[in-house]
Amino acid sequence: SKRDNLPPGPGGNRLSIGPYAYRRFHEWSKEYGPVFSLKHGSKLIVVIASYQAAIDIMQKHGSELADRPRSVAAGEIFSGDMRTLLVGAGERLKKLRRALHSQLQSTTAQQYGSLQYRNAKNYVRNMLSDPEHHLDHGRTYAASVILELTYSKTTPTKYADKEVQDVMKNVNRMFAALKIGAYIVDTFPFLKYIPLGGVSELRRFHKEELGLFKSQLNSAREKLSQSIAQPSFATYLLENQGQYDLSNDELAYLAGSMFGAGSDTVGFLELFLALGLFIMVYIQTASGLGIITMAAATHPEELKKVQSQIDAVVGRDRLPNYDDEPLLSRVTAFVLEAHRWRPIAPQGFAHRAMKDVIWVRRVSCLPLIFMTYMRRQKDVVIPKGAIVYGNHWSIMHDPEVFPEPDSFRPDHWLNEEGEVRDDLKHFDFGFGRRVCPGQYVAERSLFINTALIFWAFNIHEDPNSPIDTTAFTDASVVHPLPFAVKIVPRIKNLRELLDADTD
Ligand code: HEM
Repeated sequence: SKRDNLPPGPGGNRLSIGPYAYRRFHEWSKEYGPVFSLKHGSKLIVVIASYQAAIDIMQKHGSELADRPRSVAAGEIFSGDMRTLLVGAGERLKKLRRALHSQLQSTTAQQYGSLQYRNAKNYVRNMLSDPEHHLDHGRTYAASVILELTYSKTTPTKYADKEVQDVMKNVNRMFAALKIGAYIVDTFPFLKYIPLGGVSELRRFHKEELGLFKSQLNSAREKLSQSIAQPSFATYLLENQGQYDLSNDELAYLAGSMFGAGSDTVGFLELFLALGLFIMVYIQTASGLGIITMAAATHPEELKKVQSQIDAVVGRDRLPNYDDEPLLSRVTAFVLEAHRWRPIAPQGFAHRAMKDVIWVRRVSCLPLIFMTYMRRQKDVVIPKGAIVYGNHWSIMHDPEVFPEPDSFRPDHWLNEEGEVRDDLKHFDFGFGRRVCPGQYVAERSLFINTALIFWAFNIHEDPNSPIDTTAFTDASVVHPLPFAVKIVPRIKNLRELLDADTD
């Protein structure tokens, strides 16, 4: 029976999981195994906490897990029920993902190469002139690229700019609202009709965010009407507005009705808010860059190995670029390992089971000469309606796949020929049908910034201010807490080379 076959778990009703849920989940996985469950109010949460279980369940049953659980705080109130990340399975999701895919798939992602490269060189310049604020420079990079890509903003962007600060403020609010137990209204949805405390705060956040998206879109619309708009995601959507069959009045109406939580508007407005998400998630790149700096400063011997490869392939008289990527396997391996060691979204995003999912656990128990005898253990049932988290932290720290998972070993990702392994999966971008559609753009950003920074600088820990490599914010997307590093140029005429490079 379903009840007999529920995944084991800590028992009781865990209304609060406490801070850093992914760490708690990891501890529980050691006690209850790679698939465990817990009661959270009236809901059942199932946590997937090993690499093999992630493949068996999150990947192979991707279509049954394509849904999201109801998210009252972050989804319905904060996002007006329109944000792709939180939209449930169905036609609307398909449409949104199609639109995003058209602009982000791997072949299209390549066309943003020169934009990313130009901004990555600015990242190096900023590191050179102001190494102290290295984390801010990662944010500046991420914000500049997304503003240019989405709205074709080409004026220089600084992290301190108001529009970047506004975006960041919303990003942090949204990801904080997504944390399990952050708002009581997620446990007691009827509270959403009582505009007090957390609910009124969420409504205010929504209003501010919508105002921000609208003003950004309006400026793209204005440029379009003056025929001075550079092509961007916003102009693409504006130009294809007819495709969604909405007049300006309808648009205005939709904008007005947006404020009613749970309104079922379909069409242009959804894409407009998808665009908002587009900005939000890009900021994850900033966290990714911060983690790479932390890993480099605390693992000098690994940094040196990457630099030797860069020196051999690129030399010191020119900058590395995307064409070097196939030969810079150690750069890719370093990036992969940094985000295995410290995942950007360590708890993963919640999925919802649309059907019962049965997991047949097999364990190898009798190695024979030519084969391993696999014993079938008791089946586990993840019941329809359960909230399912692939806990990225546990999956990426699975000792069966990543021996000594707490140590930092980029070699995990390289085969004997020194090439990047294609038989090993990295789950920082999520799972199955909900896998991050921005993955290709993000990977290209992480590659080019890492290659340039490691080519340009030595990065050291400051002995007077040791880095706590466990100090991170507590949200769905984590950021390293501020830490000091010494960033010292290793290329003699760095500034001249940067300025001379016209790519
Ligand atoms: C290092 C950077 C990034 C990381 C680590 C990351 C990670 C993720 C993760 C874990 C998910 C949820 C997957 C799941 O539910 O299993 C996600 C969803 C999403 N990401 Fe990313 N992402 C990054 C960058 C980007 C970029 C650059 C974009 C767009 C330009 C983007 C767009 C999206 C969208 C639209 C979703 C929602 C998809 C859905 O729910 O169906 N992401 N991302």
